[in-house]
Amino acid sequence: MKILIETLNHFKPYWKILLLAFGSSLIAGAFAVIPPILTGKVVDELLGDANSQVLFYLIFGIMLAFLCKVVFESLQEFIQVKIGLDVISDMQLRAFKKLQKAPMSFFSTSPRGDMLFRLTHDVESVQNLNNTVVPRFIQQVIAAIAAFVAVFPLYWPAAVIMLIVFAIYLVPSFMIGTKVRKMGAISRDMSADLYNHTQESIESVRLVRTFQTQEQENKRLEEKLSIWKRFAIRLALFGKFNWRLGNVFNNGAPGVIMLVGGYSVWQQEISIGTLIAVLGFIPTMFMPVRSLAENALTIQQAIPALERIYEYFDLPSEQTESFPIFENVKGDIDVNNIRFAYPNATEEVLKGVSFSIKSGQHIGIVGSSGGGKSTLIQLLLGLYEPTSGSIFVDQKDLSKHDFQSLRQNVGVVSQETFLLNSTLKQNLLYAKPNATDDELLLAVEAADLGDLIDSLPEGFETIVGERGLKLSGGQRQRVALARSILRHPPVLIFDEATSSLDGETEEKVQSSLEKLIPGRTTITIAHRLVTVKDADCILLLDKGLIAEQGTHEELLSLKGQYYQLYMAQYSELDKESAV
Ligand SMILES: Nc1ncnc2c1ncn2[C@@H]1O[C@H](COP(=O)(O)OP(=O)(O)OP(=O)(O)O)[C@@H](O)[C@H]1O
Repeated sequence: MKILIETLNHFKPYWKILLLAFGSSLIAGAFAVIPPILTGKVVDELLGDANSQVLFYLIFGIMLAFLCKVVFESLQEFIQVKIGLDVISDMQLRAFKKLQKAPMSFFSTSPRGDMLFRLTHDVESVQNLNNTVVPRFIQQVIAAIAAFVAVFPLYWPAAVIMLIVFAIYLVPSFMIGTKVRKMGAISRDMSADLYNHTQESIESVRLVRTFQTQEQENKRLEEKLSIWKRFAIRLALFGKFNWRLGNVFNNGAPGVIMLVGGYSVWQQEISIGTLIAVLGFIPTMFMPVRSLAENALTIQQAIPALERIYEYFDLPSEQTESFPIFENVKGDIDVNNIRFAYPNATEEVLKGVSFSIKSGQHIGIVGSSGGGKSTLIQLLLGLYEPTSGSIFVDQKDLSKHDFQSLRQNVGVVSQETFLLNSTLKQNLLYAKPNATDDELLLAVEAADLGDLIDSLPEGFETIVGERGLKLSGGQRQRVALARSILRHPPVLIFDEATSSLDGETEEKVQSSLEKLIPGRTTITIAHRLVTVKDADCILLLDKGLIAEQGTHEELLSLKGQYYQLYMAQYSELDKESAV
């Protein structure tokens, strides 16, 4: 019921045009009543005087009524399908927008396949229901009501028999329907899981081939398919049972009416024509029930699909209130005693981290793997909120300002680079669609991409395959660098940005980056300590705490963890040249 009310609410803005559709349906219903009545009259005429002119008018009337019925039905169907598709597209867009605003914690806990399934297959199921079942069902309900209204004055016992038949049919049908709906929801989740599994296997094709786990993947899919199949068969059986039950009543009802009506004809209470007219109304009266049973599968799929789409309307947003935006960001950052644990995790990743960066300073963050470096960056970008403590950017509390406006001022290059399945140029322009060719060239130079572009068959216009697969890891990372540089952000964050580059390329990119760093607040996360050697301050993050802090030289002289790391990374020769 809740889902029906919510769905009707979506149609509210279109009520005027829907009224027109409803009016057309009413007119079509009125025309649908005429043929059986006139058919009854034809029979009585044939059994009586058989006046050819009257017969001609009656038959012409039947044909005309049919034609008018079809015209008005088509008008109603067209309007309804059109409005339905408008509403469904609105829903799809709304769900998508909600997803765009959802907090990162949602993405780290929801399977990607499930999200895609909701926004594509679930939407498609609802479209099927809209295009094929709903408009006709509305016509059928109106025609059935009109048929009842017509049958009552003709021969009321037939109408009463039909109402009794409905009452008897609806009880088991409702019970089966409820069960089928619940099963339909489970089946939908199973389909989404299957989709998710298939998508994941295809996406990780390299992993699968490298580890030769095709058999394992096939087996997993086979197991999932076999569970789904068993369930789908049970669901189809239940659905079919409902349909068979409908058929029994559909075929049984005319028999009862014929029996009772035949007796009335024999008693000369009604004419044979009237009985034939009444029998002619029975399929129309039964049609909505029959249609529900026949389209059970489409309905079973669409209702849970609709519920799954609606669930996205209630997704929380990362920022619920509208806060003041960050303007003219300078890049002063103050982190005060922040603590943080990921949702559903018991252990804190950050356990009271404090530091300050002055505008234009370069800060390096180093430390062992899993120490919380990337997490800290996510918090600085407002992708997650600290459980306690605060972050100030330009003396403005991040939690009370618009995250998105801050992110527009930050250029981030991380370990994972995502490229669009488009041209190299489009990938660069993604960061700044209105960038000039000169700006593009500068960014390309800074990221040392020139040689790569010259070597590509179509240069800038080369398509860099889906997820940038046609480029090497290092090349992808340099494209991501160029993309970030293009925005001229006042704050730069490099999270292992040069990690997948070979020594020579890293050196080149590093020297380009060094030219970009002056004047911008820069945070560099690096495993290779040489990358942050020249930073104004280096933070050593260990198990969620800042264990050491200072310049490269200061940290070396401390002879603590940084020194140990450094010793482990470099040969004697390197050490001498680096100090
Ligand atoms: N989305 C997440 N959900 C739950 N736990 C997470 C999530 N992301 C990271 N973690 C956990 O948080 C801890 C810190 O991870 P983080 O990526 O911040 O470390 P890091 O210092 O950047 O490591 P590395 O140097 O290996 O990149 C790890 O124990 C990791 O398992």
